[in-house]
Amino acid sequence: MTGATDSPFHVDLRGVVDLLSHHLYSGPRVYLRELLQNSLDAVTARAEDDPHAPRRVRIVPADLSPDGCLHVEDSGIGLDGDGIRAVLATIGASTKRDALGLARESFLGQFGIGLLSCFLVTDEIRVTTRRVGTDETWLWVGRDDGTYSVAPAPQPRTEPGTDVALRPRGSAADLLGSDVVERLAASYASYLPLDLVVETAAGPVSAAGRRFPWEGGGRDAALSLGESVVGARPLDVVDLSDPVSGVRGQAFVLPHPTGTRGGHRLYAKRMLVGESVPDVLPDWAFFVRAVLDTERLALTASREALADDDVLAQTRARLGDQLKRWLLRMARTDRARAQEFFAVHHLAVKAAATTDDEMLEVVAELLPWETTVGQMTLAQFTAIDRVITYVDGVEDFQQVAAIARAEDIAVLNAGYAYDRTIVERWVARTDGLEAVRLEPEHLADRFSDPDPAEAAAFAPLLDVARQVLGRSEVTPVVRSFRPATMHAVLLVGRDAHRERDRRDVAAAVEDPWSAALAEIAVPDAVARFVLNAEHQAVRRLADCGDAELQRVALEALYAHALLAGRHPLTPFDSALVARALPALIDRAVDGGPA
Ligand SMILES: Nc1ncnc2c1ncn2[C@@H]1O[C@H](COP(=O)(O)OP(=O)(O)OP(=O)(O)O)[C@@H](O)[C@H]1O
Repeated sequence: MTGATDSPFHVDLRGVVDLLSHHLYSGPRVYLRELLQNSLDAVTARAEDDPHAPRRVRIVPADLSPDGCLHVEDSGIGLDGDGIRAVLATIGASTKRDALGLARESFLGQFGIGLLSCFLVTDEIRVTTRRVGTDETWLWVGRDDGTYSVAPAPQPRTEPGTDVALRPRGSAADLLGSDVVERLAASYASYLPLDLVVETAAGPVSAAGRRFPWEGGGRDAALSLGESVVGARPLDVVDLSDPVSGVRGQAFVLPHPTGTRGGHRLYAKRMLVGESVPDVLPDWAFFVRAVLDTERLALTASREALADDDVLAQTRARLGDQLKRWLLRMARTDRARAQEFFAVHHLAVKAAATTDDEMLEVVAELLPWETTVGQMTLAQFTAIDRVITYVDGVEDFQQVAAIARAEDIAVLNAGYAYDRTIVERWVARTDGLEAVRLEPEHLADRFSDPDPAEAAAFAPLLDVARQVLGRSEVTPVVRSFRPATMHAVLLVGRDAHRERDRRDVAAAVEDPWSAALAEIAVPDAVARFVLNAEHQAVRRLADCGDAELQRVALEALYAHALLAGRHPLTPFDSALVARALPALIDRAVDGGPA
């Protein structure tokens, strides 16, 4: 090999400046945040040597300043001539890293590029600065073509500190004007430990120095912050803190349902990062919006998002634990509030439980389910019976509820969104549990058969029932079941429902479609009209020997069973329902039609 020499890359400065200033940030308004952050860091650096030094920052919007430039002026540590050349004239250089190149905790900045964001709103940045302990004032002028100049300032500063002046680029005049500047300062800087004033047409306005509600503000302060974030009074406030990442804050429980996973308002070292920052809480925590301040979580270079690292993942998990503990504690100690919470958020909580194991536990322990033995949680239900018998349709539950209650069969209504998945996941995670889906028509299998003598007595009635239901594909049977006050029940399973629909369609369409539909008949589709052998009137009907009375009564019982079970009506059913009641009335009034 011949000796090749290493050469540095050539850098197209205009391209780099353009990239860093125009493409790193989501929008031009960040210029003010970067300037405020530099002022805060400069004030902090000065305070390290002189704790009593002023912490003043003054913003003069462009439309209110005599020279037409926006000014951000601070009483910070300032720069001397060497400092200017070392940091302002070198892209990526920063005084805020230690000897090892690591970001120093007391400062917000670290990358050495923030000032370039000013090129989003101006063509030229003018920095007039005087270092503490020196009496020289320097003027540095940086331009967006990647050139700069540095010289003694024509107007020396009387005090140490720095003034940054931006002349608005035509299209950015509004962004440097008083309306926007006042608003931006309030949103970025409200909680900064600064003596910050913004000049307005009505005089100077103080824009920083506020305390977060969790710094001794009490519940009312928290609720009103929550209200401003959520847009309505939150259901509750949950304190969050994670000493490892220096996160403190509060989560506000939304008073309305939400299907979206919104982000959270995040501050870093009290400076606003964003109004809707994702990933700081687990995905399932969509029922809260949080306001958080972090000391140590790493931000991306744009400072608008969190760096996606292990520290963030661990912090998210620990904050998630705190939310879950709140949920559990509330459910155990404050039933009324828990009910209010689940009334609003049950769907979202269930959705989360279909993928998140911990939310699954929360749901199993806290969410009340409808069962035939009363309202209870999944955990309570499985404490009664290790086999979860459930129906997975709300209509199915209506069909079986009265009978299951009377027969003392514990059946869970898993007919709403996500229920079945939750039951299956809960069973899969818990040793010794089993889940059995109850098809309503199989409920008849659990009823007892009448004894042979009784069966014989019911045979003629069953013959009439078969004639009545002839074209409906519903099979009449006689069983003994409770409640004994129930004459009859129609039990239709899912397959049978489909089969009934199919037959309807087949009856309505021309061949060869009806032949094709007949081909796909569901083999085990069963719908059973179960007459209750325990019921006195049914017994008397079986014994009466009057086939016409039996027909009229059976049609009425079938119509009643259809309506009581809220079954969808086929054309056959509708016709039967339409004639059953008048026929019964005729029969009652004059013993039968004329
Ligand atoms: N108001 C100021 N007072 C004193 N020094 C300043 C001021 N503004 C900027 N500087 C100096 O200029 C350097 C570069 O500033 P710049 O905003 O570009 O980057 P940074 O703040 O160091 O890091 P980041 O890119 O993370 O913001 C700073 O490290 C600091 O030394």
